[in-house]
Amino acid sequence: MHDILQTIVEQKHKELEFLQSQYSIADLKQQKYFQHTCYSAKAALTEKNASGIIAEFKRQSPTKGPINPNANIKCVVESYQEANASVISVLTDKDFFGAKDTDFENARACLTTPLLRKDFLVHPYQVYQSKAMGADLILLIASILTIKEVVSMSQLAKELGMEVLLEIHDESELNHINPHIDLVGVNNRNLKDFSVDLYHSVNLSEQIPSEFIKVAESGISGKDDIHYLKNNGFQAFLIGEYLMKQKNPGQACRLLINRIS
Ligand SMILES: O=C(O)c1ccccc1NCC(=O)[C@H](O)[C@H](O)COP(=O)(O)O
Repeated sequence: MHDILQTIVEQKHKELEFLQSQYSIADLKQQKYFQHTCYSAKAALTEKNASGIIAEFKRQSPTKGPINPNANIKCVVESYQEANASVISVLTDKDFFGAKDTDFENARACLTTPLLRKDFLVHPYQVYQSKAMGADLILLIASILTIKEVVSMSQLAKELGMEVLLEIHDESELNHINPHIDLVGVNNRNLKDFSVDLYHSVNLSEQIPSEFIKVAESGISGKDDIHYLKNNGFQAFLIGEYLMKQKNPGQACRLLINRIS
């Protein structure tokens, strides 16, 4: 594992220890959104005229630094929804991605579009926490979890009514796919050296069974990338930086969707 990913995972374990000392799972079950009926990302991505865009709210990243640190969560996610994004992704990591404590809750409060909790989940406690936050969909990253952990965390997510996006980067991680997974994302960004390569993802996409929705993630910067990925079997496109670095991310999302429709 590369240092940054290793550091993020270590930080997650520390965070987890603190959170578990503050809130038990029984406490999480009492929280406002725990009973929320989830919106289906799978349904949103397969409906007629779906844009296929998973538009991400991202203030900063460990590789790029500040992208749009002062962005207003409500304005951006509402404008993504109005632009017809199929799913909206909100990063919830504070230390490396600059998320504010209130970002996810503020997004949940104003959206009826399926909402992805984007973080580095390393323990089932965080699956309960995601449900309590109002997530419809969680991300599990194969490179930081064992096959067994992916099975138990994805099964738990499904029991709680959420869907699961499994992120893989290379062939060796295909064995993390299991029947509780709904979407399989191929990260174009190599999390070891942070290089981005769309061709690599296309090769891997052919090896993902067709019953899973295939999501291309990271480094997507415009309609040509999307056409290329679409022509090579991807149905969904997770885009953060390209949208967030624009003055008006919602307008950029609308323009992009018009161009690919
Ligand atoms: O974005 C990063 O630099 C990054 C670094 C280390 C681990 C994960 C990272 N990104 C998380 C993501 O999943 C991206 O935010 C997402 O795929 C969107 O990518 P992009 O369109 O390139 O912002």
